[in-house]
Amino acid sequence: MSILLEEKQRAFAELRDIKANLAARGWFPATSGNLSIRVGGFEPSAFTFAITSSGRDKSVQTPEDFLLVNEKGLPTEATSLKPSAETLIHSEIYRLTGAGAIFHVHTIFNNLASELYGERGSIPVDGVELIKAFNIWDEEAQIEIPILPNYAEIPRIAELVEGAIVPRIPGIVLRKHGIYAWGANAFEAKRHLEAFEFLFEYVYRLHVMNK
Ligand SMILES: CSC[C@@H](O)[C@@H](O)C(=O)COP(=O)(O)O
Ligand SMILES: [Zn+2]
Repeated sequence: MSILLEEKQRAFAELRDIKANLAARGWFPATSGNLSIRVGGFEPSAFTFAITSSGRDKSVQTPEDFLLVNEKGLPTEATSLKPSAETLIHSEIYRLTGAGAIFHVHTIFNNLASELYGERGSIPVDGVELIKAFNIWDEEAQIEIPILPNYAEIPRIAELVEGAIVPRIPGIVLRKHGIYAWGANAFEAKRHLEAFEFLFEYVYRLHVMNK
């Protein structure tokens, strides 16, 4: 078996598991969300990743759930499947960060937090222990999670990603849309995603509590 085929099968299997796990939490309402894992080698100008197909019910598992695309977001193999409508955002994050996995979900709390701090352009989080999930170990660390506008045209969003990425924060929020969280591999991207979602709920509830 070729190395790429082996890697593809491993990536699809990992995506299947993470998809089932996040679906069980209700993190893919109404077919929203998309997931990707990089396969094979990586150069900022040439890479391949496995990504969810567009518009599918991500709470069910089918043989049509994933496909391989290149750094331009184009399928690398003959297929009738359409890559996620948001593939270009994944490409841009891979190009800029060298990440190994990117997970995108829409939740009530990431939408609320993004709207609460939409005008500020970032969501501040102050001294919460779970910031350590991002490998930030300072006592009472303060972080700002970047927010981008939710333009209808994905290329318009993709071109803003470079200016929005904060090196120590492995995520970007689209306003009233959802979070993209990434990591060196699927394990790390999931840990980051869970930490972000915990922090969004904390930020929102703290705001309500202090009102
Ligand atoms: C059905 S609403 C969600 C979509 O507009 C989009 O934001 C999304 O996350 C899923 O798109 P997809 O093309 O299935 O990857
Ligand atoms: Zn989305």
